[in-house]
Amino acid sequence: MNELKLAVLGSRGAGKSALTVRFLTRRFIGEYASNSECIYTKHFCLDGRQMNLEIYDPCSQPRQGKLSLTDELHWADGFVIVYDISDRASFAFAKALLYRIRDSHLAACKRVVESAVFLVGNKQDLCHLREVGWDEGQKLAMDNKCQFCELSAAEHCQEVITMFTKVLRTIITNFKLKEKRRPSGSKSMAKLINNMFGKRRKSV
Ligand SMILES: Nc1nc2c(ncn2[C@@H]2O[C@H](COP(=O)(O)OP(=O)(O)OP(=O)(O)O)[C@@H](O)[C@H]2O)c(=O)[nH]1
Repeated sequence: MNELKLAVLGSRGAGKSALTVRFLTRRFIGEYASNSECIYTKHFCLDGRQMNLEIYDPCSQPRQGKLSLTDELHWADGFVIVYDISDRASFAFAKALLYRIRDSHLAACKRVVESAVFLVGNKQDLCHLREVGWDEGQKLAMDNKCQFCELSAAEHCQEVITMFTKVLRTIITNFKLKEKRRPSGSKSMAKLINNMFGKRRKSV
């Protein structure tokens, strides 16, 4: 059984809860409690594998001040970073979140998990009030090596499901890559013995 942990981050009102609830229940409710943080759990099957998924939906984070994110960075296997296309300040906040995640990956040399981040421009139905261009979102995602889409939690059920599914698949791929890169104990010991004694025998 795979345990996957996903954090949905972004500024106040960007639509973190709307996206999460849409994915988990297929429904758009309209108003969501914003004063409490939630960890939703869901048991589901992806590509024939059973998964236990936890999604962290925090209450609003401060727009000012230093972003710590230390707990989230330790906890999560992947991130959905949400901004509202009709709110430029939310885009600036999403940018700061991406930089913080990138810096922590660079510090830990965690190259394989870098791409388990999805940047989402939400509220595409409000494009008449648009303050952030599609190309700006796309460029920010490319600069930070993450996936990107614009959608509307209010109107696009299938797009929301597809976005979450993509980021979960990326997490699973990263798990597999990590497994491959870590040699098994007996194999690496055999290699070590072979290197030592093999070389010695040659020199006699
Ligand atoms: N028009 C439109 N409104 C949306 C969309 N997604 C969310 N909203 C609305 O935006 C408001 C904020 O949505 P939430 O999901 O509570 O946002 P949040 O990021 O969880 O907000 P906090 O919990 O305060 O951090 C609500 O009134 C939602 O109905 C969308 O795609 N289109």
